[in-house]
Amino acid sequence: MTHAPQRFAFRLLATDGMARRGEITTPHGLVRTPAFMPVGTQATVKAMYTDQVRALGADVVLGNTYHLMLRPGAERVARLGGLHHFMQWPHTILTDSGGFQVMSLAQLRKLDETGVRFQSHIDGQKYHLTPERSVEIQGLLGSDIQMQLDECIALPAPEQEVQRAMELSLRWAERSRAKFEAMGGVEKGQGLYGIVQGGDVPHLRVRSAESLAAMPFEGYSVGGLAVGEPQEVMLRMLEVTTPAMPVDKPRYLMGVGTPEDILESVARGIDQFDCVMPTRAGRHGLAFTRRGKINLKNARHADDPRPLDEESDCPAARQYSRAYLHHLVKAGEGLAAMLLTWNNLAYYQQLMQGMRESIEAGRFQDYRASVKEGWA
Ligand SMILES: Nc1nc(=O)c2cc3nc(NCCN4CCCCC4)[nH]c3cc2[nH]1
Repeated sequence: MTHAPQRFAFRLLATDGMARRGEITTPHGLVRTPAFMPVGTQATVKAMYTDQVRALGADVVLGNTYHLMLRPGAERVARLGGLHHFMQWPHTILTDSGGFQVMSLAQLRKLDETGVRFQSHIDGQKYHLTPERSVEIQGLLGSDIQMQLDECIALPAPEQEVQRAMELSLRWAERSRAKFEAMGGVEKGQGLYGIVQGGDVPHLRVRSAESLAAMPFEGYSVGGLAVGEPQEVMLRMLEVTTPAMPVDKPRYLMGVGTPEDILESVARGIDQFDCVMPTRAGRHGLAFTRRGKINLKNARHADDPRPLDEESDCPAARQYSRAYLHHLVKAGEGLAAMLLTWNNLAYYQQLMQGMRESIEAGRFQDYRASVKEGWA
C-alpha cells in the first residue's frame, strides 16, 4: 500500500526571549529555523550550483510563481518532473504566490476582487492570476511551502488603502486555502502559509494576524514590509504582529533582509527569511563579512593581499586575495559574481547557524551583541 507521506509539521525546540529555535518537516526534508532561504527566482540561485548552496547549510530555496508561470511555464515544469528535478534541488522549496512580483514587475496591471490581470514583462502576453490559479501553479511546480495570493501595497499609504488591501488579502486567504485543500496539499505534506498584511497600522496588523490564525494554515508570513519603510517601522510592526501569531506555527518575514534586519527580526520572533541581498550584492562586487561590508569595486583593494576572512571555512572567503577579487570585479569577469555570491551566502548561513546554536544555549543576546561588535 502506498504509505501516506508525513504531514507538514513544525516543532519548537527552544526559545530565548522572543527568539525561537525550531524545525519544519516538509516532503523534501527538514528546515532548521531560524532559516535563511536563498532566492532562486528563475529556478536557479544565480551564479551557484545547487550542491554548493546545500553545502553552505541551506535547507530551503525560494522560487517565484510569477517568473516561472511566464517562463518556462508551470505545466511545462510539471511535465518535466517538477521544480525539484528540473533544477536538481532535492530539498525543500518555498514559492511566493506572484502578487508582489506582479505589482513590481508586470505591465498594465489591473487588480480587482477576482485577482490581478497583467501583461508579461517578457513578451506582453496577457494573464489573469487568481488565488486559485496561484495555488494551482505552486502545486504544479511541486512546491513544499506555498503562499496565498495577497495584495502588498507600498508604504507610506493612507490607512483606508491599507485596510482595503488587508481585507482583500483575507478574502483571498480563504480562497487560496480552499484550493490548496481541494488539490490535496495537506495529504501530500505540503504547507500553505497565510500572509499577514496591515501596513504600518498596528490595529490592522493585529486584525489580519488574528483572522488568519482562525484559518488552518501550516504557517504564517508577515508581508507588506521591506517595501521602503524605515527599519524601525518594520521592527515596530513585528513587535505588534508576532505576539498575535500562533506560537506553534512557523513565521516567515518576506523579503528580509540585511544581516542586521535578520538579527533584530529573530529577536522579535521570526523564523524564516528570504532576500536577494547576498546574491544580488555579490553580483555587484559587494562582500558581506564578519567585519562588515567590503565594496570590491573600490581601488583601495587593488594591492591588498589579504583574503576576505582568513577564519571563514568558505574557500571564496579564505583563499582569494582582495586584490584578485578587485581585479575580477573591475574586469567584469564572471568568476567575481561566483566567488562573491559564494562568500555572501556562506556568511548568511554562518550567521543563521550561530543564531540557532545561541538560542539553544540560551545565549542569543550575547551572540547578537558579539555579531554587532564585529561590524563596528
Ligand atoms: N506574497 C508576498 N507578499 C508580500 O507582502 C511581500 C512583501 C515583500 N517585501 C519584500 N521586500 C523585498 C525587499 N528587497 C530588499 C533587497 C533589494 C530588493 C528588494 N519582498 C516581499 C515579497 C512579498 N511577497
